[in-house]
Order: sequence, then C-alpha cells, then structure tokens
Amino acid sequence: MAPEDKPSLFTGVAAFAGAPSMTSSIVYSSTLLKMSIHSFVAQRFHPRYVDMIPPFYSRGMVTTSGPRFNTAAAISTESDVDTRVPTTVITGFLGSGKTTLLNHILTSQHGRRIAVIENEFGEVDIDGSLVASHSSVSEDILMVNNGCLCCTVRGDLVKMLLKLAKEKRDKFDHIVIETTGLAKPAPVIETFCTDELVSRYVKLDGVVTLVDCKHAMRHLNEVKPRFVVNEAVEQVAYADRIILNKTDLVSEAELEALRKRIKHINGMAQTKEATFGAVDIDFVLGVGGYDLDRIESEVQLDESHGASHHHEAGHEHHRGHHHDHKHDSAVSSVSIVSEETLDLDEVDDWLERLVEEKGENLYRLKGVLSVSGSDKRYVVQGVHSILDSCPGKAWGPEEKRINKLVFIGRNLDEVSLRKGFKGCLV
Ligand SMILES: Nc1nc2c(ncn2[C@@H]2O[C@H](COP(=O)(O)OP(=O)(O)OP(=O)(O)O)[C@@H](O)[C@H]2O)c(=O)[nH]1
Repeated sequence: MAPEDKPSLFTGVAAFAGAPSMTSSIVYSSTLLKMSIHSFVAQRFHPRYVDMIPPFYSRGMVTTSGPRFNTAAAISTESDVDTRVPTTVITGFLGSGKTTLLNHILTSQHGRRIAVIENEFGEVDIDGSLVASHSSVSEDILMVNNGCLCCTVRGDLVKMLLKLAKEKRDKFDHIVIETTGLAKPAPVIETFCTDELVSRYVKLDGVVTLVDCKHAMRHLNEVKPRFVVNEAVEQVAYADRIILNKTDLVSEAELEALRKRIKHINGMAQTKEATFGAVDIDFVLGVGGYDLDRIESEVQLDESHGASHHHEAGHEHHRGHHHDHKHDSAVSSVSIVSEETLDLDEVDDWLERLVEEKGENLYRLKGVLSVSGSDKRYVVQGVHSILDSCPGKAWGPEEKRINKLVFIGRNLDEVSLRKGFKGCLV
C-alpha cells in the first residue's frame, strides 16, 4: 500500500489564465514568464529545448510487492468525500485531432470549469480565438508547455498538478492534459497511480485517445525494429475512451477494418466515431476510468475480441530524441468471460503473482468477478504492477453472476491467463 514518492525533474512552463477576461495569467516556470493566454499559446514548446530534457524516466511503478492505487490516501478521512480533481489525458498520434477535441471541450456548454495542461512538442498553435470565444462561460484555462511527456512528465507534471490542485482548486472542476502526439501515455498514468501527493489531490478520470481514421492503420501496423515502441499502439492500448476521428476521410470498408484493429488492441475501451472530435462531453469527461465502483460499466466485453493475436510493430523514438526505452509492441487484449465461481484468496494470489511477474507488459487489467461466500461483485483493476480491488455492488437475486476480466498488454500469453483464471475456480 505504501505509495511511492517521485522526484521532480522537469523545468517547464505553466500558465494559468482566467477565461472571462482572457487577460489574467499566472505563469509557473523556472524562467517565470508572464503572458496572456494568447501569447502563451503561441509559445509552444520549441524543439531547441529538447536538449534540456532529462533522460527517460524508468518505469517506477513496476515495483511489485503488491503496490496499490493511492486512492485511500486521497479521500478525506473526515467526510469520506472524494474531493480530488478529476483529470483527463488526451492522447493520440500526430494530427489525430487532439487540439480539435480540446477546443470542442472548451467551447461546449457543459458547466465544468476546465484547467488545461498543454504539452506540445513543436510550435503547433491552438486556436486562441476559439478558446477566447468561450469566455462567456467562466472557464479557467491553464497551459503548460513542457518537453516530451514521455520523457519528462514525472517531475514537472507533478509540480504543475500539485500547484494547481493546492493553490487554484477553487478555480476549476476538471483538468485536461493534452499530450504530444508522440508521447506514450504510460508515464502520465503512472504519475497518477503511484505519486502519493498527486493522488491525494488529483485523480485520473480517464485516458481519451484520438485516432486519425485516415492514417491510423498505417501507424498501427508500422513494422519497427524489435523492442522499439509503437506509440500509436500504446496510445490505443491505454485508452479508456477512443474517438475514431476524421471519419469523413475514409470509406466504410476502411472504417470497419480500423474498428477491428482497434478492438483487437483494446477490447475494453468504449469507442465513438466522430468528425472534428465532436463527441458528447460526457463521453470524454467524468469517465471514472480508474474508479473501482465504476469498473463494471467499463468492462463491457465482446467475447469475439477475446482472442489474442500479436502484431509486431514499433518505431524509433521521435524528433531527435535519443533514449534507451525501446519496447516490442505486440499489444493486444485478452478477455475472459465465465459464469463459474472463484475463490477470493486464489484470485488475489494469482493476480498479485501475475502483476509481479508480468507487470511490465501488463498495461491495464479490469475485472468484475463472482467470488464464493460473497453476495457482492469483486472488482479489480490494475496498471502494470499496481493492483486495486474491493467488493462492489451486490449481485441481484435473479442476476447471472458473470465474471468479466480483461487484460491489455504486450505479448500476453492467453493460454496461461486462462489457465490462471481456471486455477482460481472453487
Ligand atoms: N477532415 C477532417 N479534418 C480534421 C478532423 N478533425 C481534425 N481535423 C483537422 O486535422 C488537423 C489536425 O488536427 P489537430 O486537432 O491539430 O490534431 P492534433 O492531434 O492536435 O495535432 P498535433 O498536436 O500536431 O499532434 C487540423 O487541421 C484539423 O482541423 C476531422 O474529423 N476531419
């Protein structure tokens, strides 16, 4: 249970702007720049700062010995009310429509005040006028320019999140982080799961992945050198919500092939098809992707996608970065659906052993299980080596007690997973 504290490495820039006037801004930075939202937006992270980026942060969360999500620490002991700020991570390959979705979120009438953490690599502009036009809604916008999230996220993101959550909490209801198109989402997710301070104030609401229907298949299938990560695949694998964007640019046949490919990688995420990121805001905000009490609605499995096939893919890291974090990205989902009853101790032992041994390759797991001796569902979730589980809602008197368990990961051994599951049956 003991949470890990991550050191802070990043030297980045964050600005906080009050949208109603679009003039006020507070900048957090090693260089302490002060600017309006418009000027800030124009100053996306510049490639020349790449050299300043610290080396890749190794996977700190794969610490085994039963680490758990830091949810307990986050909930006020006095009121038992979870007051942490929900945070949505928007990811997706270059040009897939992340900024378009962000602007859709910022310009929709949903009543939430949004703080935005923007992570751009290069000088891609956000449509400032679009953001400004939303000034009628009292929405606060925070912009963070930093380096490549996959390399530097921990320290700086931690700092930014804490500063926001501690000092500006009354100014917004939700944080949205837009990652660079080439970032791997894992380090961001790990930050929420393992950093004690972050998880006390902020909670990960969900990972939303934009997929460019026109170009995604090429990126997903790109054959790379062995052990080289394919960010496009990883972004799909970690998603709680997937938006198949730019459907206007593809035929129905192309779309169907992509649907299948995406489902194969991630059989857990809910997907929606869209143009210009136009989805219901409730599809992307308030997802509760990491809330145990909402796992059940998230585990909507389609058994036809349970089979595991591996696609070798991967590619070099991006734009002048030189790191040693190269992975094989044979990523897929394995789903288990069964009406049999499980022994709780066996389940706990099995899953703990599994994440200890395979945690590095196990991106996500979610399950709703029927255990003997309990009239309640047993819900589990995991991110790499971090497991979380607790009793959930009671089964209805007439309800079929169906176990649903889904794994997303690299080089998953489906036979062994099914065998492990069977070994837990009473
Ligand atoms: N035809 C079409 N174009 C779209 C759609 N969604 C976004 N675009 C366009 O695609 C381009 C890239 O969109 P962005 O929202 O900037 O994509 P991004 O993922 O933020 O891009 P990067 O930050 O460079 O990774 C823009 O010109 C958008 O207007 C869509 O559904 N259909």
